[in-house]
Amino acid sequence: MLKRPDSVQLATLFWILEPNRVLLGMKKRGFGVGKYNGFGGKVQADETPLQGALRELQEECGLIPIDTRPRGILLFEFVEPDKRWYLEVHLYSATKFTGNVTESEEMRPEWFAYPDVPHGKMWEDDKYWWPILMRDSNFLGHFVFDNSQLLSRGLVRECPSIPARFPRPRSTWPQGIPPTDADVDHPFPDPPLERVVRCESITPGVPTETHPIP
Ligand SMILES: Nc1[nH]c(=O)nc2c1ncn2[C@H]1C[C@H](O)[C@@H](COP(=O)(O)OP(=O)(O)OP(=O)(O)O)O1
Repeated sequence: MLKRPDSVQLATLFWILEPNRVLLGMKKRGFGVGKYNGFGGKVQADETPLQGALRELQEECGLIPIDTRPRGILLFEFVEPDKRWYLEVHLYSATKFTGNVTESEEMRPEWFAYPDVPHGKMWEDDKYWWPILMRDSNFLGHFVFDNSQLLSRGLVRECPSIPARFPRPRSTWPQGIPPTDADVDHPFPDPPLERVVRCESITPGVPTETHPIP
């Protein structure tokens, strides 16, 4: 029987998006080791997600962003045999920065031209929301990973404004009441989208996409 989670861990991801290239980091240790990603980590108890995002970006690659924008919140649900746990990741981006790109103990930074972004070496969910990030829009997403950290289902929704926390019942997206940690019990109450990622668009003319997971 799955236990109710004790809490939701807040984390961040920062994307440095120049007009022709993106700065990714190769994770050198810990959770997600061996994958390319944006820069980020856990939000500390005395920080807001934005403060945590700015600290992690500087610690991991030496940069201070100039034009920071919130871009989305992703709720990752990891299902293990006797528990499930949640990582609520707040995403930010900037196109300008000060400082020099510097390797850290945790991340080896590397620039990629957009056509060369190595999606096969990134977290599996990224390819579903990357197009929304690229077209300068914002999003909320919920992705479920099984025990071996393989994506089993998910939903990503483009939305113009980002709430302070991931909204609790999916039916209230995107203006839902921000949850307390204890409230995130069934954050994905819709009929289960087994082995499917659905990408909902609010952009007129852009249809909702459904991607079966192989
Ligand atoms: N499915 C997923 N897709 C994604 O794009 N990023 C993910 C992800 N699951 C986790 N992450 C990212 C979010 C966050 O930036 C990072 C997890 O944070 P870390 O464990 O690296 O935290 P810290 O840098 O605080 O690490 P420690 O100092 O080792 O505790 O992994």
